[in-house]
Amino acid sequence: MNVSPRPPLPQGPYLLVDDSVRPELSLVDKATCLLAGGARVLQLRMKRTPPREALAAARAVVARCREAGAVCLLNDRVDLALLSDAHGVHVGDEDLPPEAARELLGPGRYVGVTARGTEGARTALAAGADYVGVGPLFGTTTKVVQAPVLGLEAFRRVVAESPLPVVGIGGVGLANIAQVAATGAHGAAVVSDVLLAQDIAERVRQLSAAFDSARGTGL
Ligand SMILES: Cc1ncc(COP(=O)(O)OP(=O)(O)O)c(N)n1
Ligand SMILES: Cc1nc(C(=O)O)sc1CCOP(=O)(O)O
Ligand SMILES: [Mg+2]
Repeated sequence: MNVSPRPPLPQGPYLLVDDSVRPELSLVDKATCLLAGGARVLQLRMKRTPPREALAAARAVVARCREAGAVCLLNDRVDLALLSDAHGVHVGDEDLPPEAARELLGPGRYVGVTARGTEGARTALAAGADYVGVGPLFGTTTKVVQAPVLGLEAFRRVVAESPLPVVGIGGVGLANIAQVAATGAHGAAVVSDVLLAQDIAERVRQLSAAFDSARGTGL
């Protein structure tokens, strides 16, 4: 029986509102375009935005997500998640530990954790996580990641063995999201492929359709 007070995170594309990609667009504009395309899960990732601006952006993006019925997670920042009434956070090795995030956020919000393999997913479960972000699945230029690229086969094994829903991240885009969905992954996190698209909303529709058509097919 599922006794969690949190509904499962929606499946499919998991889209990052990142301040390092297309910096000429505001975070709110990026989120608005993603939501116009039907995005159901956004993660606000602000590595360059000063704190006061970040708080204002978090409040505005969370409000738009709530209007659209989408989930909004804050990257790294449990404080901003609480101040903006976000749905939760995503934390990795260099952030607050997931146990502390859970302690601060309580049972009603999501805590996502970065894992590099099955063992990390097991540890994340014990720490109170709701899902794991597993990567880098493919090569990425958005971030320098110290961990090796997993590739689809290793990723498929993690999905099969993980006790938590898995969201693949790193180099995911329209060219490969169907393959990611076919592994049985719960979600596919996308940054540059969607934010660099000429029509961001249309790219979200294409990513969702490709994910849905291949979901769990094992192809
Ligand atoms: C869904 C998802 N998975 C993994 C990450 C990476 O988080 P982290 O390891 O904390 O690295 P930064 O994003 O903080 O650079 C993520 N953000 N989202
Ligand atoms: C933020 C992040 N974390 C990663 C990890 O493997 O932990 S890869 C990544 C960036 C993903 O960007 P893109 O979709 O543009 O490749
Ligand atoms: Mg982090």
